[in-house]
Amino acid sequence: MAEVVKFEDVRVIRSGRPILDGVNWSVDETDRWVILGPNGAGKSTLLSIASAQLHPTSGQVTILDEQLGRANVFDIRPRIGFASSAMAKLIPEDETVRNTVLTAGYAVAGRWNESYDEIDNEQTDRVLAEWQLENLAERTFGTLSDGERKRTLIARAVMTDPELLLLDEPSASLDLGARENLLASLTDYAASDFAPAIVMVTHHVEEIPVGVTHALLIREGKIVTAGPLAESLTAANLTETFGLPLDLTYHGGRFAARAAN
Ligand SMILES: Nc1ncnc2c1ncn2[C@@H]1O[C@H](COP(=O)(O)OP(=O)(O)OP(=O)(O)O)[C@@H](O)[C@H]1O
Repeated sequence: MAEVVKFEDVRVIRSGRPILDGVNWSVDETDRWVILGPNGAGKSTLLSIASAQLHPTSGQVTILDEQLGRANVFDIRPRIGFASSAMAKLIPEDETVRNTVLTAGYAVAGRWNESYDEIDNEQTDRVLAEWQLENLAERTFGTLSDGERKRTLIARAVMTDPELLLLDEPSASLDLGARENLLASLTDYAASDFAPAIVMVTHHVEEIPVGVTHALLIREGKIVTAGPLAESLTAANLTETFGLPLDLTYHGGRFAARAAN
């Protein structure tokens, strides 16, 4: 198995305070990770580094065999798919769903005068079908519901066949039906032999799709636990991470958590 992400003693200091501290973490190419932690724990910062958008203050980070700080980040970034609410803000409201996905090949948001090959159009059709967006292909991004936007952003993120897929809260703010549909799509995608390594951030264990293999729990910039799901996602570790007694249940590959009585 090849390592696609490796953090060694990573530290990020902001306003004189460590927001990531002593982080050691590695992701293999067949892994599907979930990152869980309370607000402000450092989850988005972790993803910013893994997507080669941010350099740590100290420590060493290797992404897709390239060391941050030595390699050209513009060579690394196109190999990573990243779907986040920050990305959503960059998509013009009048961009169609089709063009939102298609333009991923040029890493631009907003179609202008780029020329695309037939192969790009075929790949777009394939990805739109895979993420059940065919019927929305000509709709503009600004008219989509939250769930449709999330789906479109994930389709855009996988359009370039990335070697690493990062998803920042893919099912946050979705209604129950939209959440369950999206989780089912993520489960299908993650089960494919062709899917890349996946890392997704979430606030809720209920939003962990079936098929996730590993969990990283983080609190105040420090890893509480990181490893195979069965060992790391326990009531005791969740309790430590969120700072209150929690019960955890597992049924049919899915988790639920609530305050312990
Ligand atoms: N530029 C900055 N200057 C000062 N503090 C910062 C800066 N950027 C991030 N932080 C702080 O770092 C901490 C971690 O932020 P981060 O966004 O990574 O957390 P998170 O776990 O993703 O939170 P959330 O779940 O609320 O999205 C927060 O306390 C945040 O306020």
